[in-house]
Amino acid sequence: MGITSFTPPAGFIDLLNDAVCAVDVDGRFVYLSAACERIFGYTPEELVGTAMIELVAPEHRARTLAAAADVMAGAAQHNFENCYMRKDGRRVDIMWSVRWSETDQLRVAVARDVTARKRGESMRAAMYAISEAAHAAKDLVSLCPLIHRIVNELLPAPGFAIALRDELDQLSFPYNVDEHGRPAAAPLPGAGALCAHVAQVARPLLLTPETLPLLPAELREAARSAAPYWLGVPLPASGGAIGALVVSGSPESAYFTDEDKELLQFVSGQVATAIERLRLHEQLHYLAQYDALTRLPNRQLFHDRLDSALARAARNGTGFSLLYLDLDKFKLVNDVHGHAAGDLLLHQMAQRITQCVREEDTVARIGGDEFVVLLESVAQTDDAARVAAKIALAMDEPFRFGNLCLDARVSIGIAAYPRHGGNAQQLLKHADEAMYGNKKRARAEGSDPIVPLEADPAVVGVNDTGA
Ligand SMILES: Nc1nc2c(ncn2[C@@H]2O[C@H](COP(=O)(O)OP(=O)(O)OP(=O)(O)O)[C@@H](O)[C@H]2O)c(=O)[nH]1
Repeated sequence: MGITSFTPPAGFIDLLNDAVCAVDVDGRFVYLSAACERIFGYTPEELVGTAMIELVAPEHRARTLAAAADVMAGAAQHNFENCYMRKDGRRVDIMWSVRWSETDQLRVAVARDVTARKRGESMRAAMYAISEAAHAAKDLVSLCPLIHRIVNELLPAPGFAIALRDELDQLSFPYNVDEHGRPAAAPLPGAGALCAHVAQVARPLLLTPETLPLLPAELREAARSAAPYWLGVPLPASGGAIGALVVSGSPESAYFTDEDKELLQFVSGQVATAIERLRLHEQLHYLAQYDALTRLPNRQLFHDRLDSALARAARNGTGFSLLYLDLDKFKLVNDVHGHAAGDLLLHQMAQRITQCVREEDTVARIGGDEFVVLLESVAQTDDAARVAAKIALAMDEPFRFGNLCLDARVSIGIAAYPRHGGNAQQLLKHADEAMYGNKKRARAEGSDPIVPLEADPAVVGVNDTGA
């Protein structure tokens, strides 16, 4: 026969996994069961007599006091959730079931530790939010503050930085806010060195005043000038870390633990994916508009700019000029010195042409060895001719790369709006024909600029000094 009635022995409630608590009208603990030590880190004896609200995380205090007032007014709470600060400084999420005992003038409550469940929920929410942010943000600059906000929901992150490595292993900071919440272009050198370390070794680094003395000597000095609470995790990618994600705080604002480290590592995986996706997108956008070899605007972008210039000039009744440039005998460079030398020549040419014009002008590469320059503020052909002469002069200096030294010359044609045409096609045709006329003339005069040195050493045509 089974037991028909049972009187719990003393200490029976201490067997429960959840903590049973009683709080008086002044909000002080008067009773706690043994489970409170596992949940809050304090023994029942340590907590009896202390004000419950002092243990509540600061940002949850107002809400908690309001809920306590409701309970005392007779409205029992069943699933009230808030966050407490444990004795060891960690945060613990609690779900409360509370009611008011009129007879005892006490709030009687059961506290359940729901940290693990909340953590899972927060991670899922963060994952979703980061992926949303990655789609919503148009570039890295707008993505970074969104990520800061998302991380701040997961763990206190008054200071936050995103560090990215470039191809030359240099670190840049698209986002950096110090531990006092102040934006700065980059962290202080010490913190910067820690970021570089995390990115390089692709391992997390958790710093607190307690762990500081345990650091390797080379990092200890850097760590001294970083925030007292500093947590950096790598941004993982297939070929190693692409950078680091950092949260930092002062003793009043943040305290990071191994759990925070794991949380931030999870987030950093999502952030790295988002950054890589955005970078790829930016790269594709760039390649659609710029020439990969010379990094000049390509034909597509040039036409967009030319259309804008035409619309502006028509609206304002102003003029502008176009230069059409074609390298003379470029094929010879490829044939004699190889395609790589040809590439280098095109690259250097692009730089020289750009140096001859103003910031607001557009230098574009529209074909193999064909360039155009849109001189928006040059209405007179005489002035355009002066720019063309300047470019021709800039080409006089031999081009040097490695042990190669090449002379190169360009033929240039000019077209002015509205004198030589009212649309893009007419203007380009005119400039191209003018260029071709000049090329023919130069050829007739016999001044072939790119010729092997052996053919005419005095002219210093193609000089392969390493041969
Ligand atoms: N290295 C290199 N060569 C290129 C590139 N694009 C086109 N070319 C080459 O550029 C050369 C262009 O030659 P053309 O414009 O036909 O003739 P050219 O030798 O410059 O002669 P003229 O213009 O008549 O003086 C060809 O040999 C192309 O193969 C490139 O990106 N890199």
